[in-house]
Amino acid sequence: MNIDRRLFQLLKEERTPFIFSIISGVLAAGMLIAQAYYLSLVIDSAFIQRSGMERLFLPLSLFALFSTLRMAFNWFSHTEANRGTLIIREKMFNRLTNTVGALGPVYAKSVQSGRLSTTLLKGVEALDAYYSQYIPQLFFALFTPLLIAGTILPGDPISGTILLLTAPLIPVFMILIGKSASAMTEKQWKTMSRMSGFFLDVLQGLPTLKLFAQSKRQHDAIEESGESFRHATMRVLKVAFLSSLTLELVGTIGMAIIAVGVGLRLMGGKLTFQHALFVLILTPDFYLPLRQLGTKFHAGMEGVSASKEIFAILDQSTPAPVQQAAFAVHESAGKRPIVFASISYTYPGSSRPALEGINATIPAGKTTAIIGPSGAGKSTLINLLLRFQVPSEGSITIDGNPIHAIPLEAWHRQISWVPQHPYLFNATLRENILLARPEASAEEMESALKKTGLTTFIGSLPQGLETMIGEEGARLSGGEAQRVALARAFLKNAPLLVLDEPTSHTDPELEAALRSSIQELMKGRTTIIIAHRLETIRSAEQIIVVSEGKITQCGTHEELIANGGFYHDSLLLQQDRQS
Ligand SMILES: Nc1ncnc2c1ncn2[C@@H]1O[C@H](COP(=O)(O)OP(=O)(O)OP(=O)(O)O)[C@@H](O)[C@H]1O
Repeated sequence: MNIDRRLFQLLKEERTPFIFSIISGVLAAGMLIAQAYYLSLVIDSAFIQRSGMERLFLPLSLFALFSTLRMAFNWFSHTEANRGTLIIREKMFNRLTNTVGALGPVYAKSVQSGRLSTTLLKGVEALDAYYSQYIPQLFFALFTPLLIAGTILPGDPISGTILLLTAPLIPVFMILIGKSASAMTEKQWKTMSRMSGFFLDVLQGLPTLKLFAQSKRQHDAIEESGESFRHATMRVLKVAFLSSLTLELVGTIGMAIIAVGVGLRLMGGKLTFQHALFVLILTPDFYLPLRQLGTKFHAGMEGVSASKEIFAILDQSTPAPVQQAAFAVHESAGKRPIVFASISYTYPGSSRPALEGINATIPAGKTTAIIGPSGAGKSTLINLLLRFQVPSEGSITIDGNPIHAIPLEAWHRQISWVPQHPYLFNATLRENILLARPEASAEEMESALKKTGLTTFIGSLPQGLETMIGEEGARLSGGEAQRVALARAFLKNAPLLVLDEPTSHTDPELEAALRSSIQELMKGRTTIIIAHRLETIRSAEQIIVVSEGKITQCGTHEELIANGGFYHDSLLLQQDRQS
């Protein structure tokens, strides 16, 4: 009956509002019976008994009272169901974002972002109909018909028996239709999330696609994907319409049989008018919750399908949270060397290790340049240090203590990270820079802007620091974005500095300005830099050469030049290019 075990578990955790909702719903059904009784009594007294107003006053007042109570109970029932659903939605959303956060940027990069955001937003939203409508209706469809049949049965056993015999047909049909409908809804949901992922991918890669004259082909692919989503939706809708038609039919036939039977017995004098009317008023309300269950079953099914993708994310194993700092990291960071011991790392699903047997010591307060050909494993090494990934083997220690024993936030507070393509949010320049340290003073901000050469640029903007910079910093040049990232690092003022040197700025003036900012930033910090430029490499106190996941050379510039190999060759290449 569309009851997912794990969704039901969540319901059990937050059961109070749902219990209130179901109790109120059942009380509303009780009020409905009383309302039907007094309505039949009023009509009987007024039109058959022809009683005066004074005898109608009490039943009319009671009818009005029960009608009001019924509305109040129904309102409370809906409110409680919605309250419970909001709690579950919030809980689910938090669990999901925490899991995606704990899985880190490497996981987020490995899945289609459109698909992930559809699951995070639309998937959680799809749970709404499941909890706020389908689950309460499941209970109403059980209790309300039982209550009504139990009321009718003693006074009119024939109608009561017909009700009890026809009612189970509705859930039986629902189960039969529901089986194929649930497979179709699942397919529809998968098609939609695949389409979202694909659409976002195409949108982000639009300039590339245009340049390769592939936009028409992708346009056709989007159209095809939209068409297959339309087909999947139409199939689901067809089944939903078919099932409501079947349920309506069973309900209508049941009501017709009862109406004919009641009419015959009324004419034969075996039933009083009031009782016949009472049964006829209640009969549609007997079938109503069962028919509504059919509609809500389809609404809830989307939530069940979405929950499969939600639980697939929640089931990913995340690194165990560290409860307490094993040592005072702030005292060691920047003052003690960082030691990589027998580090290996293999990406999930990959057969070849990206890093293997890495042993290196990063001296404190000095600069270590990491160089190597593309795909050598430089970024992976940095990602392990930033704890975006956990080594498959080996350990990274500082002052003899594994960095993985430090709570993640405490570790990240010790590091300033300037990636090659810094991420800038669609917010103001001020907000983007303050991200590094929201509590920074105006003077500290001023100094960070000065050190990164941003003061003149910001002065030229009509709105200065309050300028919105667009999605992914769309309104900034690559060099300006790099300066914003450096300004963040100056503000953060962390003892460890991790840099991925930009390769794309060919303007020598800008390059010199950026380098002087970077050098200022490096002063007195333990710096690890993925270096590409000769000058940066040469000025480093230690150079580590990585190739095919292993460290092939390590030493100072002079030592490596003397040894020959990759370092010597690549250096010659750069010198050739520059001459
Ligand atoms: N998410 C991933 N899943 C599987 N393999 C990956 C993933 N990221 C990187 N790799 C592989 O791991 C190896 C090391 O990649 P890494 O990005 O660390 O190299 P790199 O030296 O930083 O290269 P570049 O200088 O081009 O950025 C490469 O063979 C790469 O194909």
